[in-house]
Formats: sequence, C-alpha cells, structure tokens
Amino acid sequence: MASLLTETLLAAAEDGRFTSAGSDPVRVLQVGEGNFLRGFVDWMLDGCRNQGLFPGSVAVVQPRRSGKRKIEKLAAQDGLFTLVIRGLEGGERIERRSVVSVFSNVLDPYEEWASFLALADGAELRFVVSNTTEAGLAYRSEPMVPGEAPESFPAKMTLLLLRRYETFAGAPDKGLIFLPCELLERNGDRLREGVLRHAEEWGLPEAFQAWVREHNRFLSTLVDRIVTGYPDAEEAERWFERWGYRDELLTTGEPYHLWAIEAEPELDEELPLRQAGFNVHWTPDLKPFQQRKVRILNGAHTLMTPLGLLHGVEHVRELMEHPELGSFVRNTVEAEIIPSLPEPAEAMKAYAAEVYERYLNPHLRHRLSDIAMNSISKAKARLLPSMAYYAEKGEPVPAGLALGFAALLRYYRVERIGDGYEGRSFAGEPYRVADDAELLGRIEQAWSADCGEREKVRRLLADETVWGIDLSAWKGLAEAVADHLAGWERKEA
Ligand SMILES: NC(=O)c1ccc[n+]([C@@H]2O[C@H](COP(=O)([O-])OP(=O)(O)OC[C@H]3O[C@@H](n4cnc5c(N)ncnc54)[C@H](O)[C@@H]3O)[C@@H](O)[C@H]2O)c1
Ligand SMILES: O=P(O)(O)OC[C@@H](O)[C@@H](O)[C@H](O)[C@H](O)CO
Repeated sequence: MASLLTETLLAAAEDGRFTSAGSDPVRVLQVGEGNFLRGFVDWMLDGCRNQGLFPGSVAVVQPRRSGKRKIEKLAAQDGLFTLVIRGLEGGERIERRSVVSVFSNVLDPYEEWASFLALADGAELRFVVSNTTEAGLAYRSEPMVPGEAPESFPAKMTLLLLRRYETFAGAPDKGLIFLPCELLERNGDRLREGVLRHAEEWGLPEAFQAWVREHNRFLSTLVDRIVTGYPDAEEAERWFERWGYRDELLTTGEPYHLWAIEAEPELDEELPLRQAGFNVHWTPDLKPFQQRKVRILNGAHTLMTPLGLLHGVEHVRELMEHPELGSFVRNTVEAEIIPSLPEPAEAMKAYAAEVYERYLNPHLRHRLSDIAMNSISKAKARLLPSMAYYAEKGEPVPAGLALGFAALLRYYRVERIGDGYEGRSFAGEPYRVADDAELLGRIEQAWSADCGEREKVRRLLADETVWGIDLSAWKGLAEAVADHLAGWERKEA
C-alpha cells in the first residue's frame, strides 16, 4: 500500500515514466544513504531502469549508526526522493527534476542485522556500491559478535560475504562485484584488503578466504559529479509549492558526471551504464582519471576553502568570481598544480577550464563550509602530492600552494568551545571546524604550546600523526607559512 507521500510524489512526477522498483529483485546493495550516491549512482540506475535495461532494484543501508535519521526518512517516503539537475548542458541551461525510484529495501543494519545478512541470500544480488567517505573505507580491528552488526564498512562486508559463501556453498558464480565510490586511490584494493584482514583476524575458514579472493571482484573506481545536496531553504520552499509536495531528501547537482571503473568494457552487459548513455568509462588504468580529478578539481576546492572561509566567502562560485581569490586559484592550478602532474599540460589546462566552468555554474550553490569538512585528510590526498612534487626535487614549495597551506593552518587555529572546536575568520567571526575530535585536540594543543610562533609552525609541520609525513623539512614551507600567519595577524591587530 503506497503512502500518501508516495502517491503525491508519483502523481507529481513530471515525466510520468514511473515503474516502481519495489517488486524487482535486489541486484545492488548500496552502503551509503548520502546525497552523492543518490544524485549519482541511483540516478544512473534509475535511468537504466527507465530505458528497460536494468530490471533490478537497490537495497540501501546506512554505513554508521548516526545515519539512522536519513534512512528513516527514506523509508517513510517508500524509498523515493527528488533530484534536481541544473546547469549548462551542451551550452543550454537546463533544470531537470526527477523522482528517483530504485530502492526496494531501506534498512538500518544496526537494528535489522538479520535482514541485512539475509540480503546475501538473494540469488540475483550482484553489485555492492558504497560511499562511506575516506574515513569509512578504512580497516579498524574489531571483534566479531554473533548476531550484531560490526561498526565498520569492511567488517560488515566480510560478514555479508561469509553468509553468501555459506548459503551458496562457495559457488564461483555467486561472488559479488564491489564498486566503491570513496575518493581514495585504489579504493577497490583497499576494500578487498580490509575484508581479507577481517577474515583472517576472525579466523574465518581458509576456503572462504580463497572464495573471496578468487570469485569476488573489488573494482577501483573514480566518481565525478558535484552534488550539492538540499538547496537553500527559500529555494526548497518555492519548489515544494510549485510541485505540490515536500521532500526532505531532495538533492541537487550539476549535469556533468563521469564514472571511471577499472574493468573490462564487457561488464557493461551486466551493468548497462554506458549502453544507457551515461558518461561511464570502463578502463584498464584508472590512474590518469584519478590523478587529474583529485589533484585539479578536488585539490582546487581544498586550496580555496580555508582562504575563502577566512575571508567570509560562502560559496565556490562567489570565490571564483572574487577578483583576487578567483585568480589566485586559477594561477595556482595552472602554474603549480598542473606542472606537478605527469600528463601533457595542454590536456590538463583544458580539463581545468572545464572545471572552472563547473565551479561557475550559476545554478549551484556549493557551500565552502561543506567542502571544509575533514580538510586535513582531504589536503593529505588532494594538495600535499602537488607540493611533494617540488619538495622531493629539493625545490621550494611554490608560492600559491604555500599560501593555500598557510590558510589551512590558520583555519585550524582552533579552540575548544562546548562540545566542538571553533576558529575565527579574519573579521573575527567564529566558525565551527568539522574534523576528527582527537586531531583537533592535538592541533589546539600545538597552537597553545609555550614557544614562539615560528617554532609552533615548525612543530605542527613535523607532526606525522597529523600529516602522515614530516613536512618541516620541505624547502621554504615552514618559513612561508610563518610569514603568512604573521602578516595576517598584523592586519587583524
Ligand atoms: N557531494 C559531491 O559532490 C561528491 C562528489 C564526489 C564524491 N563525493 C564523496 O562523497 C563523500 C560525501 O558524501 P555526500 O556528498 O553524499 O555527503 P553526505 O553527508 O550526504 O553523506 C555522507 C555519507 O558518508 C557516510 N559517512 C560519513 N562519515 C563516515 C564514517 N566515518 N564512516 C562511515 N560512513 C561515513 C554517511 O553516513 C553518509 O552515508 C565525500 O567523502 C566524497 O569523497 C562527494
Ligand atoms: O565531497 P568531499 O567533501 O569529499 O569533497 C568536496 C568536493 O571537492 C567534492 O565533493 C567535489 O565536488 C566532487 O568530488 C566532484 O566530483
């Protein structure tokens, strides 16, 4: 029996091409209820279904206990949600709304562990997609407690695979294909390693471990689309009035999309994304896709965010239109990041130009405060490799990268206030910093050390628990950072 909300959603859908996924077999398990997967993978699967190419449905679960609220909302909307794609497509302005209808099963694995495991018994289950952020795709030792969901994503996948192995007596054709979307290099390999480590840690049978290795595939993938989530409240209200229904799971994104998957093109027979017309690349080598996207698109986001927020700039477009900050970003990308990449500079410049156009999409309001979440771990993957290119040659870290990095440290000049950490913008406005509490505590301590400012910077750069490596020896970096910090302090005084 469809809920009133479902009926309203269905009736209000513009294209009227609804086929409910509810009765189709679960072919995809999705770990992650966030905006990105819904505005990217589910949008593609919905497109495949609407073209009659994919007669399957998706079971979705949240990857951590705190994701419960969204899962409950999704269940209350019968797994339906609205997606608005807007921006330039082939030079034309578009704003396209669809109601995505691919979920047949919406589960909280912590409260419904038995139902979660039972998904492994589905003969039609074939793919697992995930987005658990960089933090979620990490192995963390934990006990196996019968009847209870383990905390981490790789641990849950280990037990799901064990159940499948037992149900189908290790049948080679019942292995699964994992398509992790986390923005980490070799994400497939990392997931596989995590699963096998848990299997070993828990003493699971060697024959099971061999089945995991030989009959399951952990493909590395690279995703690209700017998905901006729920719009500003005013805009959402205008839309709801126009559509005649409300949707708390509404999400927005740009038309551009790219999914590169390291696998043979024949896999498109089973997962017909390319056949359905999506910009999906089955490729033997993911590295070029990965490198240019993470270092240019994500790297520029990470570069611009602390500086923008310290200057009181709120959105990516506003920053790119700012007379000084916008050209700072372009110059740093072109003169410093692109030369650090192995691919031909002309091709990289063309890619960067495409990226600026996406940043300037007049319909997207991409909040710097959203991008700022976990900026230290993002900088490690997205910015430090460009800086390391120079440092490893014994050259000074170039001026733009050093300035961006100094702004990152200034942004993390935090103080514990209540249950979180706060910094202050150049204008003295307080802001919350969203990052790992232990890390923030460590950084706060470093800033309050009993020594001069230059020594504080040197110690912070040398802290391998923060950066993974010692940055204090990188030529010119500590000096440049300390000079910028002193300069900002003088201006603020
Ligand atoms: N939004 C985009 O434009 C975009 C584009 C490409 C990639 N991504 C990736 O998506 C992630 C952000 O996702 P979103 O935009 O859907 O945001 P979101 O806040 O809507 O969703 C975040 C998801 O990650 C899960 N998560 C967060 N921390 C976790 C942890 N420690 N362990 C396990 N799961 C955790 C949440 O439960 C939720 O499912 C980023 O890490 C990024 O790598 C986002
Ligand atoms: O999603 P995050 O928070 O990991 O990073 C912020 C942005 O850089 C990112 O979302 C990009 O917009 C996205 O990766 C584009 O594909």
